[in-house]
Amino acid sequence: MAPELVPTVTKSTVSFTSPTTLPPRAYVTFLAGNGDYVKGVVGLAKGLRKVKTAYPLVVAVLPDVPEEHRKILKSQGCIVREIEPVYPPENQTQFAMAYYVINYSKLRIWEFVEYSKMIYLDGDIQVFENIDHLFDLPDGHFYAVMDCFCEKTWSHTPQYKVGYCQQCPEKVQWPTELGQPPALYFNAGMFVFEPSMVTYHDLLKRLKVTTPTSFAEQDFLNMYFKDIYKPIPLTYNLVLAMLWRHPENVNLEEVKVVHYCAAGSKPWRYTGKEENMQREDIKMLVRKWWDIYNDASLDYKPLGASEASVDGVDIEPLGHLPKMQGVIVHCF
Ligand SMILES: O=c1ccn([C@@H]2O[C@H](COP(=O)(O)OP(=O)(O)O)[C@@H](O)[C@H]2O)c(=O)[nH]1
Ligand SMILES: OC[C@H]1O[C@H](O[C@@H]2[C@@H](O)[C@H](O)[C@@H](O)[C@H](O)[C@@H]2O)[C@H](O)[C@@H](O)[C@H]1O
Ligand SMILES: [Mn+2]
Repeated sequence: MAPELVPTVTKSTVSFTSPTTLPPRAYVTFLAGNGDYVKGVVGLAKGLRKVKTAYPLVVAVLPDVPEEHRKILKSQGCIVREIEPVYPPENQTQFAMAYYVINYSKLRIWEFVEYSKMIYLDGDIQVFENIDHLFDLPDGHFYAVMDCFCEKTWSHTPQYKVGYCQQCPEKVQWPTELGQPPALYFNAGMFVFEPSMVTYHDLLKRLKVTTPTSFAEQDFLNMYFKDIYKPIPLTYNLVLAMLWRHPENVNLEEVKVVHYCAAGSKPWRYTGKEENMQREDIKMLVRKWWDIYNDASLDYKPLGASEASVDGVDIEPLGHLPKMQGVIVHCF
Protein backbone atom coordinates (compact mmCIF):
# COMPACT_ATOMS: atom_id res chain seq x y z
CA MET A 1 0.00 0.00 0.00
CA ALA A 2 1.21 3.51 -0.69
CA PRO A 3 2.40 5.61 2.24
CA GLU A 4 -0.37 7.36 4.08
CA LEU A 5 -0.81 11.06 3.59
CA VAL A 6 -1.34 12.42 7.04
CA PRO A 7 -2.97 15.81 7.00
CA THR A 8 -1.49 18.20 9.46
CA VAL A 9 -2.85 21.34 10.99
CA THR A 10 -0.29 23.87 12.02
CA LYS A 11 -0.53 27.19 13.79
CA SER A 12 0.17 29.16 10.65
CA THR A 13 -2.52 27.41 8.61
CA VAL A 14 -5.31 28.11 11.07
CA SER A 15 -4.46 31.70 11.62
CA PHE A 16 -6.43 33.05 8.70
CA THR A 17 -9.75 34.80 9.04
CA SER A 18 -12.79 33.79 6.95
CA PRO A 19 -13.50 30.08 6.96
CA THR A 20 -15.29 28.55 4.00
CA THR A 21 -17.48 25.52 4.43
CA LEU A 22 -16.62 22.03 3.30
CA PRO A 23 -18.23 21.14 0.02
CA PRO A 24 -21.40 19.24 0.89
CA ARG A 25 -20.08 15.77 0.28
CA ALA A 26 -20.40 12.55 2.22
CA TYR A 27 -19.95 8.83 2.06
CA VAL A 28 -23.15 6.90 2.38
CA THR A 29 -23.88 3.29 3.22
CA PHE A 30 -27.02 1.38 3.85
CA LEU A 31 -28.23 -0.82 6.70
CA ALA A 32 -31.26 -3.08 6.97
CA GLY A 33 -32.43 -5.46 9.68
CA ASN A 34 -31.25 -6.38 13.14
CA GLY A 35 -28.56 -8.82 12.09
CA ASP A 36 -24.81 -8.56 11.93
CA TYR A 37 -24.41 -6.15 9.01
CA VAL A 38 -24.06 -3.42 11.62
CA LYS A 39 -20.58 -4.84 12.19
CA GLY A 40 -19.78 -4.26 8.56
CA VAL A 41 -20.84 -0.63 8.86
CA VAL A 42 -18.82 -0.12 12.06
CA GLY A 43 -15.81 -1.63 10.28
CA LEU A 44 -16.36 0.72 7.35
CA ALA A 45 -16.67 3.78 9.61
CA LYS A 46 -13.40 2.90 11.30
CA GLY A 47 -11.71 2.21 7.98
CA LEU A 48 -12.74 5.61 6.65
CA ARG A 49 -11.39 7.21 9.81
CA LYS A 50 -8.13 5.32 9.46
CA VAL A 51 -7.57 6.73 5.96
CA LYS A 52 -8.40 10.18 7.32
CA THR A 53 -11.26 11.05 5.06
CA ALA A 54 -12.45 14.64 5.27
CA TYR A 55 -16.07 13.61 4.91
CA PRO A 56 -18.67 12.03 7.16
CA LEU A 57 -20.35 8.66 6.74
CA VAL A 58 -24.13 8.77 6.47
CA VAL A 59 -25.91 5.51 7.20
CA ALA A 60 -29.31 5.14 5.53
CA VAL A 61 -31.22 2.80 7.85
CA LEU A 62 -34.50 1.03 7.28
CA PRO A 63 -37.07 1.22 10.11
CA ASP A 64 -36.22 -2.35 11.16
CA VAL A 65 -32.74 -1.38 12.36
CA PRO A 66 -32.95 -1.52 16.17
CA GLU A 67 -32.24 1.53 18.32
CA GLU A 68 -29.31 -0.26 19.88
CA HIS A 69 -27.59 -0.57 16.51
CA ARG A 70 -28.33 3.07 15.66
CA LYS A 71 -26.66 4.06 18.92
CA ILE A 72 -23.58 2.05 18.07
CA LEU A 73 -23.38 3.80 14.71
CA LYS A 74 -23.75 7.26 16.23
CA SER A 75 -21.14 6.44 18.83
CA GLN A 76 -18.87 5.65 15.88
CA GLY A 77 -19.43 9.12 14.46
CA CYS A 78 -21.92 8.11 11.76
CA ILE A 79 -24.86 10.27 10.74
CA VAL A 80 -27.89 7.98 10.94
CA ARG A 81 -30.75 8.77 8.54
CA GLU A 82 -33.90 6.69 8.48
CA ILE A 83 -35.34 5.89 5.07
CA GLU A 84 -38.65 4.34 4.01
CA PRO A 85 -38.51 0.89 2.46
CA VAL A 86 -38.95 0.76 -1.32
CA TYR A 87 -41.20 -2.08 -2.42
CA PRO A 88 -40.84 -3.81 -5.75
CA PRO A 89 -43.83 -3.88 -8.12
CA GLU A 90 -46.46 -6.17 -6.63
CA ASN A 91 -46.81 -9.86 -7.37
CA GLN A 92 -43.59 -10.14 -9.25
CA THR A 93 -41.21 -11.23 -6.61
CA GLN A 94 -42.66 -14.40 -5.12
CA PHE A 95 -40.50 -15.50 -2.21
CA ALA A 96 -37.68 -13.04 -2.66
CA MET A 97 -39.61 -10.06 -1.30
CA ALA A 98 -37.23 -9.25 1.56
CA TYR A 99 -34.25 -9.38 -0.77
CA TYR A 100 -35.85 -6.89 -3.16
CA VAL A 101 -37.04 -4.54 -0.44
CA ILE A 102 -33.57 -4.46 1.07
CA ASN A 103 -31.81 -3.81 -2.20
CA TYR A 104 -34.29 -1.40 -3.82
CA SER A 105 -34.38 0.72 -0.69
CA LYS A 106 -30.85 1.80 -1.59
CA LEU A 107 -32.49 4.09 -4.15
CA ARG A 108 -33.62 6.41 -1.34
CA ILE A 109 -30.11 7.80 -1.04
CA TRP A 110 -30.85 9.98 -4.07
CA GLU A 111 -33.05 12.05 -1.75
CA PHE A 112 -30.06 13.15 0.38
CA VAL A 113 -29.90 16.42 -1.52
CA GLU A 114 -28.17 18.35 1.24
CA TYR A 115 -25.10 16.70 -0.27
CA SER A 116 -24.17 17.62 -3.81
CA LYS A 117 -22.06 14.52 -4.29
CA MET A 118 -21.85 11.22 -2.44
CA ILE A 119 -19.89 8.02 -2.60
CA TYR A 120 -22.01 4.98 -1.87
CA LEU A 121 -20.30 2.00 -0.24
CA ASP A 122 -21.92 -1.31 0.67
CA GLY A 123 -21.62 -2.31 4.33
CA ASP A 124 -19.39 -5.22 3.29
CA ILE A 125 -16.79 -2.88 1.85
CA GLN A 126 -13.57 -1.73 3.46
CA VAL A 127 -11.55 1.30 2.43
CA PHE A 128 -7.80 0.80 2.83
CA GLU A 129 -6.66 4.02 1.22
CA ASN A 130 -8.14 7.48 1.03
CA ILE A 131 -10.45 7.88 -1.98
CA ASP A 132 -11.70 11.42 -1.25
CA HIS A 133 -10.32 12.51 -4.65
CA LEU A 134 -13.23 10.69 -6.32
CA PHE A 135 -15.48 13.54 -5.17
CA ASP A 136 -13.59 15.75 -7.60
CA LEU A 137 -14.58 13.74 -10.67
CA PRO A 138 -16.61 15.85 -13.11
CA ASP A 139 -20.34 16.04 -12.45
CA GLY A 140 -22.90 14.57 -14.78
CA HIS A 141 -21.68 10.97 -14.75
CA PHE A 142 -22.24 7.85 -12.72
CA TYR A 143 -18.94 6.32 -11.68
CA ALA A 144 -18.49 2.71 -10.63
CA VAL A 145 -16.28 -0.32 -11.21
CA MET A 146 -17.09 -2.94 -13.82
CA ASP A 147 -18.39 -6.22 -12.44
CA CYS A 148 -17.23 -9.75 -13.23
CA PHE A 149 -19.60 -12.30 -14.79
CA CYS A 150 -17.72 -15.46 -13.90
CA GLU A 151 -19.20 -16.60 -10.59
CA LYS A 152 -22.10 -19.05 -10.28
CA THR A 153 -24.37 -16.20 -9.20
CA TRP A 154 -24.31 -15.24 -12.89
CA SER A 155 -25.28 -18.69 -14.17
CA HIS A 156 -28.71 -17.49 -15.31
CA THR A 157 -27.19 -15.06 -17.81
CA PRO A 158 -26.12 -15.51 -21.44
CA GLN A 159 -22.72 -14.04 -20.50
CA TYR A 160 -22.05 -16.85 -18.06
CA LYS A 161 -23.44 -19.50 -20.40
CA VAL A 162 -21.04 -18.60 -23.20
CA GLY A 163 -18.14 -17.85 -20.80
CA TYR A 164 -17.95 -14.16 -21.74
CA CYS A 165 -16.72 -11.63 -19.20
CA GLN A 166 -16.22 -7.91 -19.75
CA GLN A 167 -13.08 -8.16 -17.58
CA CYS A 168 -11.35 -10.11 -20.39
CA PRO A 169 -13.50 -9.54 -23.48
CA GLU A 170 -10.80 -11.03 -25.74
CA LYS A 171 -10.59 -14.41 -24.03
CA VAL A 172 -14.05 -15.60 -25.06
CA GLN A 173 -15.48 -13.34 -27.71
CA TRP A 174 -19.13 -12.46 -27.70
CA PRO A 175 -20.83 -14.78 -30.24
CA THR A 176 -21.89 -12.82 -33.33
CA GLU A 177 -25.23 -14.64 -33.47
CA LEU A 178 -26.12 -13.01 -30.13
CA GLY A 179 -25.78 -9.54 -31.64
CA GLN A 180 -24.00 -6.71 -29.87
CA PRO A 181 -22.01 -7.59 -26.71
CA PRO A 182 -23.80 -6.49 -23.54
CA ALA A 183 -23.32 -2.88 -22.41
CA LEU A 184 -20.69 -2.32 -19.73
CA TYR A 185 -22.13 -3.43 -16.40
CA PHE A 186 -21.03 -2.08 -13.03
CA ASN A 187 -21.02 -3.57 -9.56
CA ALA A 188 -23.35 -1.48 -7.44
CA GLY A 189 -21.52 -2.02 -4.16
CA MET A 190 -19.64 1.24 -4.73
CA PHE A 191 -20.51 4.26 -6.84
CA VAL A 192 -20.12 8.01 -7.08
CA PHE A 193 -23.39 9.86 -7.68
CA GLU A 194 -25.19 13.17 -7.30
CA PRO A 195 -28.30 13.19 -5.13
CA SER A 196 -31.18 14.92 -6.88
CA MET A 197 -34.93 15.02 -6.21
CA VAL A 198 -35.65 14.96 -9.93
CA THR A 199 -33.57 11.81 -10.37
CA TYR A 200 -34.99 10.33 -7.18
CA HIS A 201 -38.62 10.66 -8.28
CA ASP A 202 -37.77 9.43 -11.75
CA LEU A 203 -35.91 6.40 -10.36
CA LEU A 204 -38.91 5.41 -8.26
CA LYS A 205 -41.33 6.03 -11.09
CA ARG A 206 -39.30 3.86 -13.45
CA LEU A 207 -38.87 1.16 -10.82
CA LYS A 208 -42.65 0.82 -10.52
CA VAL A 209 -42.87 -0.33 -14.11
CA THR A 210 -39.76 -2.51 -14.07
CA THR A 211 -39.93 -6.25 -13.52
CA PRO A 212 -37.49 -7.23 -10.77
CA THR A 213 -34.48 -9.17 -12.00
CA SER A 214 -31.97 -11.20 -10.06
CA PHE A 215 -29.49 -8.47 -9.19
CA ALA A 216 -32.28 -6.18 -8.07
CA GLU A 217 -31.24 -2.53 -7.80
CA GLN A 218 -27.88 -3.30 -9.40
CA ASP A 219 -29.57 -4.40 -12.64
CA PHE A 220 -31.95 -1.48 -12.38
CA LEU A 221 -29.22 1.12 -11.82
CA ASN A 222 -27.22 -0.32 -14.68
CA MET A 223 -30.16 0.14 -16.97
CA TYR A 224 -31.08 3.56 -15.64
CA PHE A 225 -27.58 5.07 -15.81
CA LYS A 226 -26.26 3.25 -18.89
CA ASP A 227 -25.80 6.45 -20.89
CA ILE A 228 -23.80 8.31 -18.27
CA TYR A 229 -21.92 5.38 -16.72
CA LYS A 230 -18.14 5.82 -16.61
CA PRO A 231 -16.00 2.89 -15.45
CA ILE A 232 -13.31 3.63 -12.87
CA PRO A 233 -10.32 1.37 -12.10
CA LEU A 234 -11.09 -1.79 -10.18
CA THR A 235 -8.85 -0.68 -7.36
CA TYR A 236 -11.89 1.37 -6.21
CA ASN A 237 -14.00 -1.75 -5.68
CA LEU A 238 -12.17 -5.04 -5.72
CA VAL A 239 -14.85 -7.67 -6.09
CA LEU A 240 -13.06 -10.61 -4.46
CA ALA A 241 -13.82 -13.11 -7.21
CA MET A 242 -11.46 -11.06 -9.40
CA LEU A 243 -8.61 -12.64 -7.44
CA TRP A 244 -9.23 -16.09 -8.88
CA ARG A 245 -11.17 -15.21 -12.04
CA HIS A 246 -8.90 -12.49 -13.43
CA PRO A 247 -5.68 -12.47 -11.38
CA GLU A 248 -3.87 -10.80 -14.30
CA ASN A 249 -6.08 -7.72 -13.84
CA VAL A 250 -5.43 -7.34 -10.12
CA ASN A 251 -2.53 -5.70 -8.37
CA LEU A 252 -3.30 -6.17 -4.69
CA GLU A 253 -0.69 -3.59 -3.72
CA GLU A 254 -2.73 -0.91 -5.46
CA VAL A 255 -6.13 -1.87 -4.18
CA LYS A 256 -7.81 0.90 -2.22
CA VAL A 257 -11.28 -0.54 -1.67
CA VAL A 258 -12.22 -4.17 -1.07
CA HIS A 259 -15.74 -5.53 -1.48
CA TYR A 260 -16.19 -8.72 0.54
CA CYS A 261 -18.92 -10.00 -1.71
CA ALA A 262 -17.74 -13.49 -2.65
CA ALA A 263 -19.69 -16.29 -0.99
CA GLY A 264 -18.29 -16.84 2.51
CA SER A 265 -16.07 -13.74 2.52
CA LYS A 266 -17.98 -11.34 4.81
CA PRO A 267 -15.28 -10.91 7.48
CA TRP A 268 -17.69 -10.96 10.42
CA ARG A 269 -19.10 -14.29 9.19
CA TYR A 270 -15.93 -15.79 7.82
CA THR A 271 -15.40 -19.47 8.60
CA GLY A 272 -12.96 -20.35 5.84
CA LYS A 273 -15.08 -23.28 4.72
CA GLU A 274 -16.47 -22.03 1.43
CA GLU A 275 -14.74 -22.38 -1.89
CA ASN A 276 -11.65 -20.16 -2.29
CA MET A 277 -11.82 -18.99 1.30
CA GLN A 278 -8.53 -20.68 2.22
CA ARG A 279 -6.56 -18.61 -0.28
CA GLU A 280 -3.76 -16.65 1.34
CA ASP A 281 -4.90 -13.37 -0.24
CA ILE A 282 -8.43 -13.86 1.12
CA LYS A 283 -7.18 -14.74 4.60
CA MET A 284 -4.96 -11.65 4.55
CA LEU A 285 -7.82 -9.36 3.48
CA VAL A 286 -10.16 -10.78 6.11
CA ARG A 287 -7.46 -10.32 8.74
CA LYS A 288 -6.92 -6.73 7.63
CA TRP A 289 -10.65 -6.03 7.99
CA TRP A 290 -10.58 -7.42 11.54
CA ASP A 291 -7.48 -5.41 12.42
CA ILE A 292 -9.42 -2.24 11.64
CA TYR A 293 -12.61 -3.40 13.33
CA ASN A 294 -10.73 -4.30 16.53
CA ASP A 295 -8.53 -1.21 16.61
CA ALA A 296 -9.81 0.81 19.57
CA SER A 297 -7.69 3.78 18.54
CA LEU A 298 -10.00 4.12 15.52
CA ASP A 299 -13.13 4.48 17.63
CA TYR A 300 -14.80 7.85 17.20
CA LYS A 301 -13.81 10.30 19.86
CA PRO A 302 -16.25 13.18 20.11
CA LEU A 303 -14.40 16.39 20.54
CA GLY A 304 -14.74 17.11 24.22
CA ALA A 305 -14.03 20.39 25.98
CA SER A 306 -10.31 19.78 26.12
CA GLU A 307 -10.02 18.64 22.52
CA ALA A 308 -12.54 20.94 20.85
CA SER A 309 -9.95 23.20 19.39
CA VAL A 310 -6.96 23.01 17.17
CA ASP A 311 -4.41 25.50 18.35
CA GLY A 312 -7.09 27.62 19.86
CA VAL A 313 -9.52 27.49 16.92
CA ASP A 314 -12.81 25.93 17.90
CA ILE A 315 -13.97 23.11 15.70
CA GLU A 316 -17.30 21.38 15.57
CA PRO A 317 -17.97 17.67 15.74
CA LEU A 318 -18.30 15.24 12.88
CA GLY A 319 -19.74 16.26 9.60
CA HIS A 320 -20.29 19.89 10.37
CA LEU A 321 -16.73 20.96 10.53
CA PRO A 322 -15.97 24.10 8.61
CA LYS A 323 -13.10 23.77 6.22
CA MET A 324 -10.53 26.45 6.60
CA GLN A 325 -8.86 27.54 3.41
CA GLY A 326 -5.69 25.66 2.79
CA VAL A 327 -6.18 23.41 5.75
CA ILE A 328 -7.15 19.81 5.59
CA VAL A 329 -8.98 18.95 8.75
CA HIS A 330 -10.44 15.53 8.91
CA CYS A 331 -13.66 15.51 10.78
CA PHE A 332 -14.69 11.92 10.68
O1 LIG B 1 -29.47 -8.08 5.81
C1 LIG B 1 -28.91 -7.19 5.17
C2 LIG B 1 -28.53 -7.35 3.82
C3 LIG B 1 -27.88 -6.31 3.18
N1 LIG B 1 -27.66 -5.14 3.82
C4 LIG B 1 -27.02 -3.98 3.13
O2 LIG B 1 -27.15 -4.16 1.73
C5 LIG B 1 -25.86 -4.25 1.14
C6 LIG B 1 -25.90 -5.20 -0.06
O3 LIG B 1 -25.93 -6.55 0.37
P1 LIG B 1 -24.62 -7.49 0.29
O4 LIG B 1 -23.42 -6.65 0.45
O5 LIG B 1 -24.81 -8.60 1.27
O6 LIG B 1 -24.67 -8.05 -1.18
P2 LIG B 1 -23.43 -8.61 -2.01
O7 LIG B 1 -22.55 -7.46 -2.29
O8 LIG B 1 -22.76 -9.65 -1.13
O9 LIG B 1 -24.11 -9.19 -3.19
C7 LIG B 1 -24.96 -4.69 2.29
O10 LIG B 1 -23.61 -4.44 2.06
C8 LIG B 1 -25.53 -3.88 3.42
O11 LIG B 1 -25.11 -2.54 3.32
C9 LIG B 1 -28.04 -4.99 5.14
O12 LIG B 1 -27.83 -3.95 5.73
N2 LIG B 1 -28.66 -6.00 5.79
O1 LIG C 1 -28.28 -8.40 -5.94
C1 LIG C 1 -28.06 -7.25 -5.21
C2 LIG C 1 -26.61 -7.13 -4.95
O2 LIG C 1 -26.00 -6.89 -6.21
C3 LIG C 1 -24.63 -6.73 -6.15
O3 LIG C 1 -24.01 -7.90 -5.82
C4 LIG C 1 -23.93 -8.96 -6.75
C5 LIG C 1 -22.97 -8.64 -7.85
O4 LIG C 1 -21.87 -7.96 -7.35
C6 LIG C 1 -22.50 -9.86 -8.65
O5 LIG C 1 -21.47 -9.53 -9.50
C7 LIG C 1 -22.04 -10.98 -7.76
O6 LIG C 1 -21.71 -12.12 -8.57
C8 LIG C 1 -23.16 -11.36 -6.83
O7 LIG C 1 -22.76 -12.43 -6.01
C9 LIG C 1 -23.53 -10.19 -5.96
O8 LIG C 1 -24.64 -10.54 -5.15
C10 LIG C 1 -24.23 -5.58 -5.23
O9 LIG C 1 -22.83 -5.59 -5.04
C11 LIG C 1 -24.87 -5.68 -3.88
O10 LIG C 1 -24.69 -4.44 -3.23
C12 LIG C 1 -26.35 -5.99 -3.98
O11 LIG C 1 -27.00 -4.85 -4.38
MN1 LIG D 1 -21.83 -6.03 -0.89
